[in-house]
Amino acid sequence: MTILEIQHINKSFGKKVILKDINLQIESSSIIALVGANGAGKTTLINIILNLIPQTSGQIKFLTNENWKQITGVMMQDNIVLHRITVKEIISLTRSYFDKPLSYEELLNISGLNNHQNNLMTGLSGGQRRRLAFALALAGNPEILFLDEPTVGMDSNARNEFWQEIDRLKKSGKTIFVTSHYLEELENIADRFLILQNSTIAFDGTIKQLRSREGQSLVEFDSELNQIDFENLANVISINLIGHHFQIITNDVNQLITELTPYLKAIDNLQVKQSTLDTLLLNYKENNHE
Ligand SMILES: Nc1ncnc2c1ncn2[C@@H]1O[C@H](COP(=O)(O)OP(=O)(O)OP(=O)(O)O)[C@@H](O)[C@H]1O
Repeated sequence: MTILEIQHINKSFGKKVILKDINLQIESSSIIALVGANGAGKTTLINIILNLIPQTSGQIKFLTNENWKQITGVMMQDNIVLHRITVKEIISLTRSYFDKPLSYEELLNISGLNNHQNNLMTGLSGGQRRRLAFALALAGNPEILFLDEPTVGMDSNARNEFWQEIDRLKKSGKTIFVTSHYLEELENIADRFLILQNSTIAFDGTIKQLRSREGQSLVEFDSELNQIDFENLANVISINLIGHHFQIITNDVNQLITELTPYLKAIDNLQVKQSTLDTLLLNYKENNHE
């Protein structure tokens, strides 16, 4: 079922065009990952959807409820910290805005701040503020959640629990629209990937579709050789070199390994895996001359 329609959205700041004719249909019970370089316009698009800033033209339509504030939950990129307000007070206050909020206890459990109920918001760590922001986003038991860089500042346990909770929410019928630069986290969880590039949605599909378009496999190894030594091999789609660590995207692992045979003495730690969202996105930028 379609829950949200984004129709012909354009946005400019002054003369700078940020979004150009964005059209999307967002289906319920799915996790949609919006990815793109710094400054691509991800937060701008979310802000427009949520009516926080005006679009230059185009329309946003929430289809299941005209009172869209009752069905949306939002976790913005920056934590909002109110002075002289405790965890307990902000959870109670936020619940009071909604017709059918989750219970106080549920929200406190989601925030993981059971032992900090009477602490001031200003006394929370960055990771604790993030988890509180997540609980507040869920206060109204929303149908659709917007999460802008949700896991920044969370430790690995908190991240793990966070994504498990997101998966549970999806399975319970929620729609989750998320941006993150932690691509390996998104890769495991998102059903649909939107790549925002050059002001438009340059790719819209699954990770499987992205792999078949941009390269299926990733061959990694360490070598003192130069990038130029490998660049002209027939089965190389792209090469990324960090220090002495090579990452090569290919559609034909067997042929590439055959081509690498003459170099094997100068190669260590050879590994073959499925191409990752991270490496595909690097390649994507290069292909599109960004
Ligand atoms: N209020 C504003 N006035 C002028 N320019 C703005 C304003 N807000 C954002 N921009 C510009 O719009 C572009 C897109 O910004 P946006 O924050 O949407 O990018 P983003 O994809 O979310 O980036 P990041 O991954 O770094 O968070 C940037 O070039 C930014 O400088």
